[in-house]
Amino acid sequence: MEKTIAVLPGDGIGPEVTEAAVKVLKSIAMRYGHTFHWKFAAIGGAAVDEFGSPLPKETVEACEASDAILLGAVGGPKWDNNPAEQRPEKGLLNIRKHFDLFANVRPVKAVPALLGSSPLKEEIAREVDMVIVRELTGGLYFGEPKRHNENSAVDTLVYTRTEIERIVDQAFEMARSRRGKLASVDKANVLESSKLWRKVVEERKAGYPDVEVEHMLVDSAAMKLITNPRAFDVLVTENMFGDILSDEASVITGSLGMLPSASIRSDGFGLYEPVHGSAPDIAGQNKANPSAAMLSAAMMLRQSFGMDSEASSIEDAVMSVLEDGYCTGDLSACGNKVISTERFVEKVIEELEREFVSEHIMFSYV
Ligand SMILES: NC(=O)c1ccc[n+]([C@@H]2O[C@H](COP(=O)([O-])OP(=O)(O)OC[C@H]3O[C@@H](n4cnc5c(N)ncnc54)[C@H](O)[C@@H]3O)[C@@H](O)[C@H]2O)c1
Ligand SMILES: CC(C)[C@H](C(=O)O)[C@@H](O)C(=O)O
Ligand SMILES: [Mg+2]
Repeated sequence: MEKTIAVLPGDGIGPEVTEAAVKVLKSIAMRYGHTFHWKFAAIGGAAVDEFGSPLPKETVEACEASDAILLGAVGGPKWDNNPAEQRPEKGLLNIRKHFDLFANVRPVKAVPALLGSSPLKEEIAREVDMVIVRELTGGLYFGEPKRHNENSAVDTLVYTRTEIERIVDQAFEMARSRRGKLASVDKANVLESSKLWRKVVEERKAGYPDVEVEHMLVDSAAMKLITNPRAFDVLVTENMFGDILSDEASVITGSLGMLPSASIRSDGFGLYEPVHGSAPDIAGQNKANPSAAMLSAAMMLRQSFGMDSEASSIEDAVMSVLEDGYCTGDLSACGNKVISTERFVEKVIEELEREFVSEHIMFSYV
């Protein structure tokens, strides 16, 4: 297959982890006979510095001319005092809105080799396999009016029925293809937008009789994510709750550096990025965990290109390296096998090579 991928490295550790994902994708292309064309473009603080805008039109054009987008992370202290339109994060929000990427899919799966890195007891973390479906283009992040002065500040939480219906349907479909359980998380005891959210979920569930639905208030959902995460299958929620709950859920896997994500729209076009940010505290030190970025690349192959075996190869290779006991320093259980970002990527590529060779040998016997 021939595909064009827009690569937006961004800021901080963004370029380090994106480079890792690109290397792994190049290795996949070589082994499976695909051709990937790359369109590198600026976003976030790097784009503010180069073009005066966190999402320059050149970047939008590169993404429009691509089959999928791979993104690193944006932000950092250098730009923290910039006016709102010049903040790196604005580039991320604008690209999500521009491409109507309303469904942010964030899988959270326990990694057997990393149970010791989770602050949760092993018997609680083990077997966790859930997906957070976060609404990504509405809610508090985008509602108007939005302003502040010295004495007051306003953000607006607004959701339309249509916005809620499409994300809820996406989550029902996902629950149906998994274990058939949906937790809809809101704050319906206080927020008007959550009352509409809950009403829409109640209406839509008639179309999914095979899915068991539970409504949960966000505060107790946050608690249950830690005390009984195995109980979750698919969790659907609005934009800001989903942002917070997914970082919280990352502790189950041992590190924020393990969580990939896909931001997709109805026709399957998607932007793929790790859940974590630009990690300014470790940027430029060759310490970042590239797993989330590589697993996001795997999600891209599977969801946007239909390349299932290629995606599984990446996932298996990352897991094998971790099972061999190698990991980056964010994973506390790693012991004396802490390796750099670059070394971790080399090991994943060696593993891909090994997988490919053994499959090839098996095929030649058949
Ligand atoms: N999608 C994005 O681009 C995105 C997401 C979150 C935060 N941000 C931005 O990133 C900047 C820093 O935010 P923050 O510090 O609150 O969150 P962060 O996710 O960047 O970092 C939180 C903590 O996790 C660690 N961490 C994160 N990713 C890691 C990885 N791959 N490997 C090892 N350790 C990792 C960091 O070192 C840090 O201690 C801010 O400007 C924020 O707005 C961007
Ligand atoms: C950087 C920020 C705008 C972003 C968000 O809140 O969506 C980030 O935290 C994320 O999770 O992708
Ligand atoms: Mg976040």
